[in-house]
Order: sequence, then C-alpha cells, then structure tokens
Amino acid sequence: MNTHDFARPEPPPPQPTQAPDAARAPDPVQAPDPVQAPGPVQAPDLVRAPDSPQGADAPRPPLRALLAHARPHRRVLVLVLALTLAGSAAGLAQPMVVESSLTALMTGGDLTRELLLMLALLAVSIALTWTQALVSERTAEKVVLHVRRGLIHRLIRLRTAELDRTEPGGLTTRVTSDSTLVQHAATSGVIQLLDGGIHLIATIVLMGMTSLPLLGITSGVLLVVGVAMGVVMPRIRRVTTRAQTSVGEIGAALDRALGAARTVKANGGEATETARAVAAAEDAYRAGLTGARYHATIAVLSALVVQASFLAVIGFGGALVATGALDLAALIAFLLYLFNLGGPVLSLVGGTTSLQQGLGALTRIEEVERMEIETDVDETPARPVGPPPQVTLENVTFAYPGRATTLDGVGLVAPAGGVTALVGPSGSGKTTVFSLLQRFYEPDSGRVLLDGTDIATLSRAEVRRRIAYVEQDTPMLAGTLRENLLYAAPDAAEDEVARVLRDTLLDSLVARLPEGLDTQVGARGLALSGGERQRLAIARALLRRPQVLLLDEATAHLDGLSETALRHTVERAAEHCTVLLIAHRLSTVTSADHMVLLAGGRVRDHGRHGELLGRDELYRDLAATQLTAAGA
Ligand SMILES: Nc1ncnc2c1ncn2[C@@H]1O[C@H](COP(=O)(O)OP(=O)(O)OP(=O)(O)O)[C@@H](O)[C@H]1O
Repeated sequence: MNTHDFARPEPPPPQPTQAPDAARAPDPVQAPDPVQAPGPVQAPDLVRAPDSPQGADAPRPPLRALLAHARPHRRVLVLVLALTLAGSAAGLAQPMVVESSLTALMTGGDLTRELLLMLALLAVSIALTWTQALVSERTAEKVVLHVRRGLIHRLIRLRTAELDRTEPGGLTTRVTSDSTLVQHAATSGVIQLLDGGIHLIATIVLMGMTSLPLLGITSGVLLVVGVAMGVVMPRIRRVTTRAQTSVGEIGAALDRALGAARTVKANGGEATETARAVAAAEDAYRAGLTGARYHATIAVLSALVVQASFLAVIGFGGALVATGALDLAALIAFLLYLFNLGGPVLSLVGGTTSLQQGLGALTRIEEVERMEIETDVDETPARPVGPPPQVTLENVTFAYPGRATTLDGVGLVAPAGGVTALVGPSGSGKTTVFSLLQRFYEPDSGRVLLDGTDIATLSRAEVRRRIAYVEQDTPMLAGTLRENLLYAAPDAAEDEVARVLRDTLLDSLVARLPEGLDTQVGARGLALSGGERQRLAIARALLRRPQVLLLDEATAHLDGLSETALRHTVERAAEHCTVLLIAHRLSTVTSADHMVLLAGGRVRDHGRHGELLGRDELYRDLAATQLTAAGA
C-alpha cells in the first residue's frame, strides 16, 4: 500500500489570485521571524527562485549565502560576540593581575586587592561565558528552524518536473542534517572565527607589549598553524559535501526499498537493497574518516606548535631573565599569554572547520533553492460556481523534460457536463493529458481551455480547485479515514459525507469498522484494498464539488458489481460536472457521451462507441480484447 504521512497544513491566509507565470512577480519576501508559530512560511533566502524557468537564480557564492542565513540574527550575534569578547578580555586581564600580584609579592606589598580582582575576573568570565553559550545556542536553533521552514516550504511546492528528476531521500536529508551543519557554521562558526581572530590579535599585542623578542619566537606558531589551515580546510569542505551526499543516498536507497517493500520481498531483493544502502553508508563512513584525519591533523599540529613555542619561550625567556634583560614577572605573564593563545587558535580552527562544513552543506541546500517551485498554490479559491465548463485541448504539444514528444498536436473537446472517455493503447499519452489539465506540467505549445479560459492564465490553486483528480494509483495519507475523505473539503456537511459514502459504496465498509470514519488508515492503521482506496479517492474528489472530474483508470481495481454501481455514480456526478475518464476496460466507458482515441500521442479518432467500432481498426482491436476480457 502506498501511504504518506498525513499532515494537513493549516489553511494559509487567502492571498490575491496571481497572474499567470509570465506576468507574475516573484513571491513577496517576508521578514523572517524564526520564532513565529508554524504556518505558511516564506523564508527569505529560500524563496528566491521565481516561478518561471528563466527565473532560476545563478548560484550565490557560498560564503555570501551562509552570511545571508546569519544576517536576520545579526543583532543577537553582535551581542554574543560582545559577550564572548568581554569574556575573553576578562581572561586576558588575568595575566596582568598575576604580573602585578607577583611584583607585589616580591616587593612585600599587600596582595588582597589583587586576589579580590582575580576572583572578580573569574566570576565575570564564568558569567559571560555561560550567557554567551546560552544566547548563541538559542540563535543557532532559530537559524536551523528558519532554514528548515524554508526548505520544507519549497520541497512541498516543488514542480512535478523537479520531483521527476530528484530522489526524495536526497531531498529530505537537506532538511534534517544539512541544515544542522549550516546552523553551526552560521552561528557558532562565525562567532568562533571573530572571537578567535580578535582574541588572537589582542593576545599578540599584549605579548608584544610584554616582550618583543619573545613574541618573535612565538610568531613561528602562528605561521605553521596558518599554513596548515590553508591547506587542510578546503579538503574538509569537500569531504563534508561528499559525506552529506552519501547520507542523502542512504535515504534514497531506503526510500526505494521501503516504498516498494512488497516488491522487494516478493522478488527476494533484500540483499540487493541492503547492499545499495550499505554502499552509501560506507561511502559516508569513508568521507567521515577522511574528515576525522584532517581534524586530528589540525588539532595535533596546533597543540604541538603551542607546546614547542612554550618550551622555546621558557628556554629563551629564562636566558633573558638570567641576564637581567627581562624580569621574572614579565616572563611569567608572557607564558600565561602563550598559554592563552591555545584558546583563540582552537577557536579559529573550530570556526574555520565548522564554516567549511556549513559551506559544503549549504551548497546542497542552495540546489533546492534553485529548483523551481509552484508559487501559486497557497491561496484558497472560493468554491467554483456556475455550470460545468467545456474542456478543450487546442493543438497541444508536450514533451517531458529530456524526452521525445509525448503529445503531438492533440486537439480534443470534452462537452460540458458530459462523460468523455480517453481510450488508447498503453503509453499513448492519456495520463499526460490529465497531468496538463492539473498544470503539473505546461504544454510546450497549444492551449488547454475551460470554456474560453486558458488555464495558464489561472493560478494552479484555482485550476486544481475547479478540476478534481483521481489518480491511477491512489495513495492514502496516514491518518483517519475521515481525514482522508475530507482532505480537500474539511467543511463538508455530515449528510453530504454520508451521501458520498453511499454513492461510492463505502458506507458498508465504514459501518463494519468499530471506530467508523475515525479508524486509522495507512502505515500504522487499517490497510484498504486497491478498490477501496480508489473509491475513497473518488469520494474525496466528489466532496470537493469540482466543476471537472478527472478519473484515471479509477475503476481498474473494481469487481463487476462495484464497477456498475460506480459507473452510475460517475453518471450522476456528470449532472454537476464535466467528467473525463481513462479506462483500460472499454466495458466501463462504452456508454460515455464521447470517446477520444489516442495513439502515439495523437488523437486518432473520436466519436461514440458504436461509431468508432464501425470505422476504426485500432478501436476494434481494443474492443475485441478488452470487451471480451471484461466479459462484456
Ligand atoms: N513523468 C514522466 N517523465 C517522463 N516520461 C513520462 C512521464 N510520465 C509518462 N511518461 C512517458 O510518456 C508516455 C505517455 O505516458 P502516459 O502515462 O501519458 O500514457 P498512458 O496512455 O496514460 O499509458 P497507460 O494507459 O499505460 O497508463 C510514455 O511513453 C511514458 O513513458
């Protein structure tokens, strides 16, 4: 069974109907409010690509893109930086106090003031560090929430063509794990870099003020660490991107195996599927190991050079003290500065590492930003009024991206309020006609009209409000039967629901269930048969009271009796709406008002069943196999 997590979005606030793509401006960009309640979201950095093929943005430099994620939080980040620097300053002041304490000790002075000052500095340093950590973590959580909201918003609105060419597993890891890496880079990474940089400069200045010759010795430390970072950091970024891509591949492999679990089991495909997912996991492991090697190298190098310079300063400084060129208090203060140097160096290393990882993850997130989305689906159009429209395809040509022409100059008319059947061999383009009617894709040329209105001039929300669609394979959303039924018509009255349940022959099923419509269906609930799912989908579509009803092989799973009953339901529906239906079994459509025979992406013939039977050889062949097979 094909199920998806049920999560009905909060109905978004009504928005003005938008003009068609060509004339439509990109989505308004809202000021981010990372703590606002969940709802329709327009993330500033993630709603950039306008809804037009030409509008897809060129990639932004990753650092700029990363800073764009930090920008909405700049005030808090400045506060965090100020707290961090104040904490660092309190730390840096300690050697000065030590120096003056030692001087006082050697000259027999009173130490009370120095001791109190040291205690105060320690307390201030602890308080500042604690506050800084808390505020910075909170900001980090806001950044990740903001990135995730933006990504979720986009992923759910991706155009069908984008979904066709992307693995869902690879998309979801961008929301789950890539966003966390960006979070660290945009907050703690940036703070660590700034703090480390400023702290380092301040320490160097203070060291220089204490002893220039000793500073000369120490500068070797900085040079070695700087060169090592310059070499290793770009590699860390590359392995992070590789690791994250592999994590996406694990998701994609599991999606594939679990999405078709029965096929896998029935065909003994467990070993193959396990090998696919494990291969991706092993690749992530290898990338992780390479990254760990780089991290370890940097950490060891930093520690080593700090220690080496410590020894050099003690040796050289001791000689200076022995010759009287430097007093002991200054040497001890210098050593404390040197000891302190480890902090900023580690901050710089940590900040740069997290920045590189964030940039790697951001490259993947930015790919989603460049994908095209449907920007006109968030309005809630009013229930369509008026008589059912005539549906017309005017010389429509269409090819799926990168594929040969699927529909070639198709022209057809589905009379208002009637039942029009699309028939033809498999692959002739019937479902594609429905996809164009739903605006899942746009025709390459030609027009699709509802009465005289080109649907390209209506928003997708409007088109889909007027045209209901029962898919060939009708997935269920994990949730209750009621949620599935009322998915698109939450306000439907109880008597209307009861009537539709009767019409679609679901009433006896619901009556048998102890919890009735509140029975859970889907992954953790009741499993419905193929026929029941189709009837549920038809009931859902009818409750929407559409002007046009598209049924794609909606009766394929039904037994003879249910099929006859449902045929009557469709005929009754046709009193209120124009029905287009695709059926492989001609027995379900021989009574249709109008039939269109598609072959090889072209309209081969059209007319009533009897007319086509009389004059079209292909139709006769279809009838010979399908009517006989159906026992008609
Ligand atoms: N998303 C897609 N991307 C690329 N090609 C597609 C896609 N969907 C369908 N096609 C191709 O377009 C052609 C027409 O497919 P379509 O599903 O419209 O045919 P159909 O007449 O509905 O077939 P059937 O009766 O078997 O359902 C087929 O060759 C199919 O492989």
